[in-house]
Amino acid sequence: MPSMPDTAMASYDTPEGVDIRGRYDPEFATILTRDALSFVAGLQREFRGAVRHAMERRRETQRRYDAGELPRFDPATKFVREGDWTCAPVPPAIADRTVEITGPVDPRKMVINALNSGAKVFMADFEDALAPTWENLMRGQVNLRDAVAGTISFRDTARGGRVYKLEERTAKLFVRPRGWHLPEAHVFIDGEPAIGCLVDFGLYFFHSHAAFRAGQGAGFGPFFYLPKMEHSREARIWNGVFERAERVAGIERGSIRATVLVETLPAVFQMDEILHELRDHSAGLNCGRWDYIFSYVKTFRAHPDRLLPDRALVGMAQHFMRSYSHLLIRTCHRRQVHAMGGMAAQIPIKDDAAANEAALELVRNDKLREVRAGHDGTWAAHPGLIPAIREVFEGHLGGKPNQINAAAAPADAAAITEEDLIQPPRGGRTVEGLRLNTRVGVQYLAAWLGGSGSVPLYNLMEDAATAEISRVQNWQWLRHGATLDAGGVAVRATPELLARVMEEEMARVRAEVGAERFRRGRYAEAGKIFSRQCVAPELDDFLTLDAYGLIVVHHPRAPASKL
Ligand SMILES: CC(=O)SCCNC(=O)CCNC(=O)[C@H](O)C(C)(C)COP(=O)(O)OP(=O)(O)OC[C@H]1O[C@@H](n2cnc3c(N)ncnc32)[C@H](O)[C@@H]1OP(=O)(O)O
Ligand SMILES: O=CC(=O)O
Ligand SMILES: [Mg+2]
Repeated sequence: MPSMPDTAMASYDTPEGVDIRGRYDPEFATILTRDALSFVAGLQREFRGAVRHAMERRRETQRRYDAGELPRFDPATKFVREGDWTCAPVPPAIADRTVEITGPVDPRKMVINALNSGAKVFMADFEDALAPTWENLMRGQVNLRDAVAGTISFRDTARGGRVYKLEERTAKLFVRPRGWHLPEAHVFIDGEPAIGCLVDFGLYFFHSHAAFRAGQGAGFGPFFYLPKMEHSREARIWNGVFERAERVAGIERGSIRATVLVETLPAVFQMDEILHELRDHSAGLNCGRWDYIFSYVKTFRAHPDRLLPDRALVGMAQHFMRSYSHLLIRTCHRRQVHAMGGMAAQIPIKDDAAANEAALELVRNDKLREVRAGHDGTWAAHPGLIPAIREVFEGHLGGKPNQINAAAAPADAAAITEEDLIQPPRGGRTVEGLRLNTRVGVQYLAAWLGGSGSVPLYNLMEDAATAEISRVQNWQWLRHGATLDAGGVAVRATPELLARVMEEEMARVRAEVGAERFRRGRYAEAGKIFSRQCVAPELDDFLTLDAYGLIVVHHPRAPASKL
């Protein structure tokens, strides 16, 4: 009998200087080829210095905000903001982005569902919606490669063997790699963990660019979303990455296109500069509203005069949020690119028709606000929302794929000031808000540690960005001793109050999910981490960075002889 290959002993065929510490899997090995890894290593070696410098500049800028400085437009780049330039023309393949569905790159079934959803674009996510375990990342790469090749399929044994495969018309694929700050601890290059987003980008690009070229006609693609940047120097690094990738692959400069999420407060003051850096590769900007709120708290962590009200009150109607989206629309349309809207957190409610209709109505109103303001498209978290969102956008656009050329920009946009962009949001702060943050934060973290990066909680979509708001808001209130309303009684946010709330909310979560699931899940561990993060003297930069070590699984090194 022929012997089966022993995958426990097998190892990846790696180029000089690259060491894979994640589990060996023959399917992952079709992604982690020697050539693909050489490509990733080339990116890491060329850009690691610039990334390190950019991260140091982030810290330095934050120190200035902590000392009282406020974010502002940079006088040194006034000429870019005032200059008369436009980005490269919008590729016809992605002119219509009225509705974009988002979702993690794994599970495979979900990728197929998203591509078949009727949305114009699917943003496949290595970021907010994905817990970056080795298994998720690698299965995600396999899914994307097969999706681009058009061969992806899935047999759902839990559903009586239902087979999922691509329909004739599918959404265009955009991929969102992780942010610059996250390492990939399963891939070591020259003795240090790789930069996470270069692994995500590099492997996906390497395995997909030829299929894009063959299938896309005019030579455009692959397409990307770029998250969590704080400054145009970070966009410049991405532009360099794209140029190197195009050169190595031998495809036309400008084939790669990317939409930048404006989802940090510092980045709103850099929108023209970011588009300018990426002008040959740009596919516009997007309002990443959830991370933007998180970033507002982080940027102003040392400013007691800028405390957030309850999380549920910080919506797009707040002056600073409206100003941000209006300025983004104006900036994009001046530069002839898409101004994409963001994510409404409501998802379909299965067991309550009236509540479901109310949730849908909130989504419709949010989308109507976006399209009236001038957005060219928007995001949907769930396929069940797509018909309603399409109706709003398509109804308003009247057959046009976008409104870039309609010079659509809100009347107030030209006069938006630095003060408009940072105006503190209004509303009350309550102990109920502290409780909800805690309940949601702990459950999200437990799911993330268990490998799920996006989950439904209390009929809302929760992902890394929304969970970050819960964490930093608790931290901010405790740090500055905010006064909270406890049913008409004023109480101070203190570590003692949080300890009591934690205990009560953990008991409530246990009752809600059931003792068995609570015991098997990572709730207790999540509770400890969340609690520690809320009372930490210094705010942790990212929840996912702090907890990343807990999802890294290194496998013993295989012997030198390879299969
Ligand atoms: C702040 C930001 O960054 S937003 C962007 C990042 N966040 C996201 O992308 C969240 C995406 N959405 C999701 O992950 C999910 O919709 C959740 C977690 C919110 C809800 O998930 P669930 O409760 O499991 O969804 P539900 O049970 O209603 O799913 C029903 C069906 O819709 C599918 N589905 C649900 N959401 C999606 C999606 N986003 N993409 C594709 N298919 C989806 C499911 O696969 C399932 O398919 P099936 O009937 O063939 O089995
Ligand atoms: O990535 C999107 C966001 O809102 O954050
Ligand atoms: Mg985000």
